[in-house]
Amino acid sequence: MCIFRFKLNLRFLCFICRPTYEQKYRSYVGQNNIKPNIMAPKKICVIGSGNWGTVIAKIVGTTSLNLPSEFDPTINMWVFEEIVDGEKLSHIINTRHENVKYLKGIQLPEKVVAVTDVIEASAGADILIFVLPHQFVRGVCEKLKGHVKPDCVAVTLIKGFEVAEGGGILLISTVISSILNIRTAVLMGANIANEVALEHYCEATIGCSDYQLGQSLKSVFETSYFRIVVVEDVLTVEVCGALKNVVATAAGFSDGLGYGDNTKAAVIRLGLMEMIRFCELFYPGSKLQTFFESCGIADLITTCYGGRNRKVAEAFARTGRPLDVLEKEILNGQLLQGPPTAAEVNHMLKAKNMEDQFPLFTAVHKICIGEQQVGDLLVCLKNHPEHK
Ligand SMILES: NC(=O)c1ccc[n+]([C@@H]2O[C@H](COP(=O)([O-])OP(=O)(O)OC[C@H]3O[C@@H](n4cnc5c(N)ncnc54)[C@H](O)[C@@H]3O)[C@@H](O)[C@H]2O)c1
Ligand SMILES: O=P(O)(O)OC[C@H](O)CO
Repeated sequence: MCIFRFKLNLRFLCFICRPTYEQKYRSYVGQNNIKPNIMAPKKICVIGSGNWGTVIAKIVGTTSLNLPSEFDPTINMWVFEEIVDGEKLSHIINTRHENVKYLKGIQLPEKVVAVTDVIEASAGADILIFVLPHQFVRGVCEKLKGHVKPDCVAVTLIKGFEVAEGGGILLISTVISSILNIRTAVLMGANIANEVALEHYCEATIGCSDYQLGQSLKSVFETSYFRIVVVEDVLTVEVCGALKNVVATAAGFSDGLGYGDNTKAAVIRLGLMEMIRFCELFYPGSKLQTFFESCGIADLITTCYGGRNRKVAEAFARTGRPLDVLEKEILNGQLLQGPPTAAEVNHMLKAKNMEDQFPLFTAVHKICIGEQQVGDLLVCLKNHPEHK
């Protein structure tokens, strides 16, 4: 009994006196005789602090804590500054360690530091994690141009495209790597941010053409509840992430029109067929196998049931009120990626005279911009070329 008590007290004492992260890091460096300028720990910067951005900062703030020899003790998170209840969001994050606007109720590791100047946030970074709404990525990259280390690696978690001159579209990874002249990998998956924040089990896919680099990146993101598979088929991973938001918008329309799970399953199936065809046509070499990773079918399912695009599209179909008004009312500053992505996809399909080969993608865009009625979605499903 006495020994048991002694052990308990000892445990309690150890818990109270446990070293801080900084102390652990310094002691590790000391014991292993690591000279910082010879084996400098890698610096990670998260560019974005929305709903998913904040969750990712929490994850890398934890994984890097467990690998003190490999990572710098601080993770900078770039915050697009705003005032929340009279206080700067960056100040709230740095004092309360909570992003009260975009991820309420979730505690962030103290090593995650909010920085409002993107150049300062990313100074000296070895790994730049891009996770912001796709509308803003070019502007942020233009600011960073000339300020990132040449051997820095980017990972984009952003779902969407950019319209290119001449009728085409660009992948977000291409925008990042061409402006900053750095290697860019992608991470996509069935990852509704609020669920990942609660550490509910889920999976993700890293697309990286360099195996070794892919494995290193996996160690940055992977936890026991966030398991990652690395594949080399980078383009398909990224395209799946972007296109699933268009299908999710259709799923929301279907829900708002009052249809049930069978109709939604048809939306998911026909949407998936269009995603596969889109990759075959525009990204030759893309592998069907990649659609069976988390970035493919799994993300399509989760987003068509639990995502923000589905939710706002449902309200739109039910009420007939404008999408942008509903987005503001329902999402409190978070942003939809489905309607702009449908417009980007349509920009290319229209230029190539291929709208009729992708009727679901086309219908979503036309409904979003008011060229078609939401009920026309059913006409599109019933007459889809997949039935011929
Ligand atoms: N939220 C999710 O569940 C989730 C999951 C996986 C992937 N994603 C993807 O991650 C990306 C980022 O999503 P999110 O959920 O972190 O963002 P979000 O939808 O929460 O977007 C809000 C963010 O945009 C910022 N912002 C607003 N105006 C800006 C401007 N002018 N310039 C720069 N930033 C501005 C806000 O400060 C805020 O940080 C998206 O492409 C999304 O599709 C999201
Ligand atoms: O909430 P959505 O619709 O932006 O989707 C969130 C994620 O992309 C799901 O993986």
